[in-house]
Amino acid sequence: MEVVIVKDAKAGGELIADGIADLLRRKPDALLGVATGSTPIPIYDALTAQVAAGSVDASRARIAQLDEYVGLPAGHPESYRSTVLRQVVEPLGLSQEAFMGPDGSAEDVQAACEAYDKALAEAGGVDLQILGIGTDGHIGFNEPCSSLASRTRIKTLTEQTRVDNARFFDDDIEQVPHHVITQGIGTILEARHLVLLATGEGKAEAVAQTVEGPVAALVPASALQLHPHATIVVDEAAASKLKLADYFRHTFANKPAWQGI
Ligand SMILES: N[C@@H]1[C@@H](O)[C@H](O)[C@@H](COP(=O)(O)O)O[C@@H]1O
Repeated sequence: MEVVIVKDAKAGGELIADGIADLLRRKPDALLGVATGSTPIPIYDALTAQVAAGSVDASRARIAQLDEYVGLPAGHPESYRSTVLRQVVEPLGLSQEAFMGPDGSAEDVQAACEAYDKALAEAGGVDLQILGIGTDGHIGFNEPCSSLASRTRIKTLTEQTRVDNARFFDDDIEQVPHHVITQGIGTILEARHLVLLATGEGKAEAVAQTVEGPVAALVPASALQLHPHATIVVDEAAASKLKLADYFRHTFANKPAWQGI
């Protein structure tokens, strides 16, 4: 696990966008797993800027969604499908055919979950998965005590996550769905490279437990310790509770630039 401490969210977004650009140069049709929430927006902005400047060609990239609300009407602006189309697929100039996600409005949700895991595998697996982190340490929508071997499935949100996400629903918690589909932790761990971005003091405790605590279902993001290629990018505020912060700074400062993330 590599921990990179950056000045701020913009620097984190640029560093990760550089990593994605490197991947696309090696593998132009890479499958990029994308997360929603506020945190990854600087990544998508930086990548879009690189594409606009012509420094990377993302025209053959493929995009896979991490999770989805259950039961929102099709086309709801806060469904994760709509969000990913708006924040990633359209700005990169990709077509909807390049985009895959779980069907949150399926009648048979379990079948939709299984179909999504199968589709990910048939697409060759995710090359680079972008992750955020919930204040309770969740990744995707794998709430605390999710099985570390879980597959894509339906989950019930904690009250804390519904409170956190109410800002996307007119600050009205009643509008936040109770149920979601999320790639399981086992599914997420199959991606070839995991890149988690966390910014702001509100994430500091979750980051410390993820990086320096034991691997525990209580902190789903701690499962990244089991992955052979996981990169955790944090700003100074999110790094503020890391005991090994100086070591992480020293390690990254002495890494050859060509290595990237
Ligand atoms: N399902 C998403 C997660 O993928 C995201 O990481 C988390 C944190 O969001 P934010 O980055 O807005 O804090 O929110 C939601 O729960």
